[in-house]
Amino acid sequence: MVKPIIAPSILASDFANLGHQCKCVVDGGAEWLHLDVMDGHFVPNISLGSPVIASLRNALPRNAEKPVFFDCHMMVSNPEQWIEDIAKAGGDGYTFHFEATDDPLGCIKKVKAAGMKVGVSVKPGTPVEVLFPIIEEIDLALVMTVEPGFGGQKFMPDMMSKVELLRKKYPKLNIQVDGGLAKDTIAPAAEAGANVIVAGTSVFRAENPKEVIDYLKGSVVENLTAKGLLSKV
Ligand SMILES: O=C(CO)[C@@H](O)[C@H](O)COP(=O)(O)O
Repeated sequence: MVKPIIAPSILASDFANLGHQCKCVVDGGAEWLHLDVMDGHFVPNISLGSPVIASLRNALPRNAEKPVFFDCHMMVSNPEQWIEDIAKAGGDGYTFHFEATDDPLGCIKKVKAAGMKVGVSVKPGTPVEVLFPIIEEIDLALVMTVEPGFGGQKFMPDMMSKVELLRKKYPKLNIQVDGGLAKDTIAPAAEAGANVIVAGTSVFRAENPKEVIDYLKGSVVENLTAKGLLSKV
């Protein structure tokens, strides 16, 4: 049984109004915030790091009436390097790229030891089968539906075969999709079995973010229900 989760990607937010915009999407029904950390090395872009995450944690504390899960997507080389910093800054989940380390299992252990949930991501060119040997050790698998590095790219529907395969083999796994998710692309992702939807541009740039969040979540709920996988909690 899995939960439907919408995780707006802050890369598409107005960084000058980050705290306010994040509170709006949380009030609009987002359970997670997707925090894109980019180092200009693993991906050709630089975004933000632990100081921004720490400020955001102050604005959205864990003891709030509606606590929000900080889903840190580490688009960085040497992901082991930032585990402690991100945990101290208030990260709840730490998702690193399979392609970024020679020792995924070692990295997984360090993330868990730092008290965070652990996710592992695959870029579009990486077969999802690489995750099979480590799947029992992780809390989330992230299937990238664009090349990591930039928001506002086009959703890659051919990645859905990866999601279908994962969902078939691992019914209880949190399967996240990231890149180009919007009202007009959610159907194939939800049908394939994704339950954690990252959406940047479509949520933060919407006139009514709540309406988009509701739509995306409705599609996931419908498909998880049809598969008999919807968690009641
Ligand atoms: O990790 C990334 C890009 O590298 C994503 O989180 C995007 O930032 C999602 O943005 P949209 O495609 O939804 O605008």
